[in-house]
Amino acid sequence: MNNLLQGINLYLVGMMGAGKTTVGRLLASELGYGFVDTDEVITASAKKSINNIFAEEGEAEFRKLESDVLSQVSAYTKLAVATGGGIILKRENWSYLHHGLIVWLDATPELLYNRLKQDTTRPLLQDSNPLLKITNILKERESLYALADLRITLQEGETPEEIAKRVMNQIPSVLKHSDAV
Ligand SMILES: Nc1ncnc2c1ncn2[C@@H]1O[C@H](COP(=O)(O)OP(=O)(O)OP(=O)(O)O)[C@@H](O)[C@H]1O
Ligand SMILES: O=C(O)C1=C[C@@H](O)[C@@H](O)[C@H](O)C1
Ligand SMILES: [Mg+2]
Repeated sequence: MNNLLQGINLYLVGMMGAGKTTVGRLLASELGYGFVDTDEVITASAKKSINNIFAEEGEAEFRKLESDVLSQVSAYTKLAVATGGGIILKRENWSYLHHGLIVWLDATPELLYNRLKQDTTRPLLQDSNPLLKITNILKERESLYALADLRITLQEGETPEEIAKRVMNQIPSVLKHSDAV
């Protein structure tokens, strides 16, 4: 195991399409950590897609499942956790996130839109104007994402590997426990 985080979990937060799942897998491998994606745990256990959970049970039920999964995941150590984009919405979730190091992958609405414009798997973006929807959701959530320990502002054209490397390089500057450096 890479000793950088001394076993504490790394939580990736950010908007849909920011690359939490993609970059999270790479970070897990760099850190010698396990990888968990809360969206994947929810869909595997519900045996339904996120679209179907939203359509059949509603967003509130999805958020409840998401909190349950986060509370279970946070009982483990040595994990890189890709969260769902809305995990920051509930106050109770922050008590779990704060057990680890929280990294915000911050991207502009245009970058997110370009990545997701062909994608039909994000129910909140099934809208006649997805770019405006992304812009509005980001506005509502920005102050919550900003509570993360580390903000990584994504550059257009940057590869997932480059982003993971940037996260690894910046972790020492924000470690909570000085004895963990
Ligand atoms: N650095 C990158 N450059 C180009 N494409 C990327 C990059 N990172 C991720 N992608 C692509 O963007 C899309 C969204 O990425 P990903 O699923 O990792 O986002 P996410 O933050 O996990 O989104 P969600 O919150 O919806 O789960 C995927 O198709 C992925 O392959
Ligand atoms: O930003 C959001 O609210 C979401 C992001 C995805 O990760 C999924 O959790 C779901 O599509 C909702
Ligand atoms: Mg994801």
